[in-house]
Amino acid sequence: MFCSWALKFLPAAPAAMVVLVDLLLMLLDLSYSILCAVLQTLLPPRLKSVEGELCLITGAGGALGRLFALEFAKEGAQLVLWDCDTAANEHTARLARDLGVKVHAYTVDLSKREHIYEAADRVRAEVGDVTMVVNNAGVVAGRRLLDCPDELLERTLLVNCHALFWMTKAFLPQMKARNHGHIVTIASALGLFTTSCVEDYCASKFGAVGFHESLALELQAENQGGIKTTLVCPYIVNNGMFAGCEIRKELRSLIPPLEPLYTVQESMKAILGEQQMVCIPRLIYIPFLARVLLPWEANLATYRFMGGDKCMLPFINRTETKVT
Ligand SMILES: NC(=O)C1=CN([C@@H]2O[C@H](COP(=O)(O)OP(=O)(O)OC[C@H]3O[C@@H](n4cnc5c(N)ncnc54)[C@H](OP(=O)(O)O)[C@@H]3O)[C@@H](O)[C@H]2O)C=CC1
Ligand SMILES: CC1=C(/C=C/C(C)=C/C=C/C(C)=C/C=O)C(C)(C)CCC1
Repeated sequence: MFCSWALKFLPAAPAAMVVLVDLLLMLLDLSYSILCAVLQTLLPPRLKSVEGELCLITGAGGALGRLFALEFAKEGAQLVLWDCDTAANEHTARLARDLGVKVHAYTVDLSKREHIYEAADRVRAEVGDVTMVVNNAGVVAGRRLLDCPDELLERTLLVNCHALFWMTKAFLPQMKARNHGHIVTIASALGLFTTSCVEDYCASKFGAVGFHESLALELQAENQGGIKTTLVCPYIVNNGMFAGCEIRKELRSLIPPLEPLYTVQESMKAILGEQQMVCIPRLIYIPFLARVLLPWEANLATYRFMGGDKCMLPFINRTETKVT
């Protein structure tokens, strides 16, 4: 921000001088961003209005997707709801319509690129240009890698990660034309650090985090500041998707599973506050930082102590017994 301004006034300065000034201004930028982030956490954030926005939510028939739809409806956004489960999606649509907003429900299989592009064309023709996308749909195989059919592993990557590419290719061009829009990625704490037996899920969510960050940087580089991005990384949510997953019993009250409504309300604060990223709860920033700052063995020791290394085993055992 400050750097480009200063360069205009220093055209003839020697290169070393320019670098030095640039460095100082970058440090100023850096301190300013940290200050803003600190203030953001201490003060109630200024929230934008989404009235009149056309907001598309994927996985809208699921636990978090339904709550997102209802929260956006309360804020006055017009909704486009996508899910492969027609009945669940229609149910969400009815609940949202009861709140007085226009809702358009589509049955879409996000694991198929062509379905995404076809549905996007239909939305453009039947409803209009989408201005907000909440990439929320997600799946997990829930089986041990070597016991899991390839198709199930592939599906996790297709829905949780590949679909982000096709969704963005389908809806970003219209946002770019107006330099206005918002792309939200519902990733996971398991997109920032990992645990055992969920290789498909972790790989897909790390992919989602990487995709999201690169897209955010691309929009900045192209001066498309009117298009916002928000990455949401929640810890385990108490809705059954990971039923059985648990850390060491004695430490569970330190970091209990999240309530779905709380998760969505915290996500909404970040989205409407145009925050770039949020971990829910904030405590999740600690293992995220520790993963890169500490040696592998040190992380392993803390994971073992907290029961984070084997937290998925009861979940995997449950799904495997259900299948066999
Ligand atoms: N629950 C948790 O503990 C956490 C979840 N998350 C993430 O939050 C997001 C929402 O999860 P949550 O609400 O809990 O999950 P749910 O399983 O409740 O909802 C996911 C929804 O997406 C739908 N869906 C699945 N596959 C497809 C597909 N191919 N095409 C279209 N829709 C599809 C599901 O339909 P169907 O039911 O028919 O499969 C379901 O309606 C996910 O991205 C998840 O990874 C992040 C952190 C923790
Ligand atoms: C691994 C690990 C932990 C447990 C994490 C768990 C249990 C995450 C579950 C996340 C889910 C289910 C996300 C879904 O998207 C602790 C205790 C925080 C300590 C650090 C290491």
